[in-house]
Amino acid sequence: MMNCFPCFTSQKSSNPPSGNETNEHVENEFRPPPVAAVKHIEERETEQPPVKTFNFRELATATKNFRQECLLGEGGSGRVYKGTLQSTGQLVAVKQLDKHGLHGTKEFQAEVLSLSKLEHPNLVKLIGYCADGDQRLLVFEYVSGGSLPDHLFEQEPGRKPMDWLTRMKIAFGAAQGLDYLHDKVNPPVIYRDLKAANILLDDEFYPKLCDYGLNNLAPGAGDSMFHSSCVMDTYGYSAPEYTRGEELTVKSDVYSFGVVLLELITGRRAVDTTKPNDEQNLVAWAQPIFRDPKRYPDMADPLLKKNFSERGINQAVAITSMCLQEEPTARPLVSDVMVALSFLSMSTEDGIPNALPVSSFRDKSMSIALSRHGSCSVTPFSLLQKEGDDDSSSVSSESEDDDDDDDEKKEESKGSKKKKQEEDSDDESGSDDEKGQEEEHSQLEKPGSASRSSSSDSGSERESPIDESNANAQSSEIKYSYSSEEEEEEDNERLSSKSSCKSDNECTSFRYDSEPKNTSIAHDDHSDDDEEEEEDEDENHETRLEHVQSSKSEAQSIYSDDDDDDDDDAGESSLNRFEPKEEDHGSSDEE
Ligand SMILES: Nc1ncnc2c1ncn2[C@@H]1O[C@H](COP(=O)(O)OP(=O)(O)OP(=O)(O)O)[C@@H](O)[C@H]1O
Repeated sequence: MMNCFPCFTSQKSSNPPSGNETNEHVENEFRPPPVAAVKHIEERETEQPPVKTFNFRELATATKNFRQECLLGEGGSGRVYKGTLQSTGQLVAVKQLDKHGLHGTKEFQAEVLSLSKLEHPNLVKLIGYCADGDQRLLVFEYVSGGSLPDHLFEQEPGRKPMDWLTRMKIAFGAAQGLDYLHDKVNPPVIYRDLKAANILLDDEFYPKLCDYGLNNLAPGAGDSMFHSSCVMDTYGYSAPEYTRGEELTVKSDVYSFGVVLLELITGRRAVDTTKPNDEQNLVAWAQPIFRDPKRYPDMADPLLKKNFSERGINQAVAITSMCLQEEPTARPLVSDVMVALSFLSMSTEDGIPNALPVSSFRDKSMSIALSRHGSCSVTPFSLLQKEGDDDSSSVSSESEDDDDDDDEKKEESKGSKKKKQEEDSDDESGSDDEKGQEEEHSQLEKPGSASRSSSSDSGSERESPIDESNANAQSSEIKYSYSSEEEEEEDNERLSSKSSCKSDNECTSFRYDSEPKNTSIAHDDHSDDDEEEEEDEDENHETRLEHVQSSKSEAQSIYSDDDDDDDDDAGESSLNRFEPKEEDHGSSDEE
């Protein structure tokens, strides 16, 4: 049975509306008076998820009567079977929830309703459910490639170890899924159970998060046993505040994400009891190394055989260490992590990730930290200092040039950079160092150019992309930008001055002192051009979001200026069961 209700008619619903159900007037006739609280309760009682309802027999047939050979595995909330829907031939994963702590049909449907509203390419899609007698089953799309640990930790003979770029792409995709839950859904959804095993991969290693939002469906949810078993399940991934018994926030997910990122970088499990005592807990093992950037490249999975750029690993480890900060408020927003990873996951001709534009991040601390860590490989601070001394004026004056001038300069700079790289390749011993220095230089230059590009109408006039993925980098630079030129210059100054900071100050500057900011702050700084662009962007919003949500996307606009739209859209089909704060209920209750 497929039902559509007004709150599911946003782009998030995959089901086509049927008949007059989409007619608001008709719909309203059946609605109780708009008294928020009453309406909320009554809607919960009457609404049914806009996903398919299966009867038990259908799912028994699909899974060959839940035969052992179809069993994919068993987790904390029940067994998962591979099945084929007879009606369509679609492959599915059928999750048979444990009967222990069984939910009533209404309660179960309410949870499914919440789940069904979440839709993103990096989330395993809920297809339907079954509430038949005492059976409670969820039907998900089948993800064919297994889970991340299968590929990262299980070395099958003849299978190549996962390469660096693939690892970064997986991290980027997972970050996109998490960003959707945190930032595109209102109120935010806290994952609570992010771990490598919950990242499923398709045959092309495209990642999809599973088990999101299942907390209220897990057996015994709400009782004390549930809490303790949850610690067991996510041992190694749980944020320190969880073990301290404090409330979980989106930043707790960021911590868990940091652990996954660390696993991807090191090829080590979050907890590995086969290792010596002091290496069994991955985070504890990594903490001393985080404080010594020179050792970052040593953290890499030996199976990678050093096939990664030094800048890439330095920045990846820097991001990871930020995610794993003890204090939740010191951790970055997943949206900033996602932007950083978008750059690390792009293939470039020389294998060195593109410079990260300062304006890409909501919180500039991320770009400052990354530019610092990106330069760790050779002569980090002295180089930045030198450039700050020699070129800072040219950097800031360059930011005042018009677009054409800038493009010409970039072309020239690109040409000379390429030429230099060719020269460098003759001298292998110095090549890495010098490349690093060149990149460092561009890192200071690019933020300004990103800002300029944001006010130009097209990214196509910019330097020729090196390859398709690199073209994405160009467009992402343009679309991420939302800060004013003054802000950019300020950032450049900050970058130069940070380079000479003493370590204590640096630590302070890397902390994220604020909770997610309202991006309307950014709107204040918009030029008229930006506003025009904003209108254009609004029109293309839906299309663009689709691009953003896929690591295979053509363009990567994450920080669009139309966040409000996002919120509105997401609000329409938002998940209400996982909001961290009581006051967040308000808006969704009114819907
Ligand atoms: N949509 C899916 N497609 C393919 N395999 C899946 C799907 N969902 C789950 N699986 C697989 O089924 C098995 C059990 O999954 P499940 O999520 O229940 O357990 P878990 O993640 O290991 O533990 P927990 O639920 O306690 O976090 C895992 O091997 C998982 O990879």
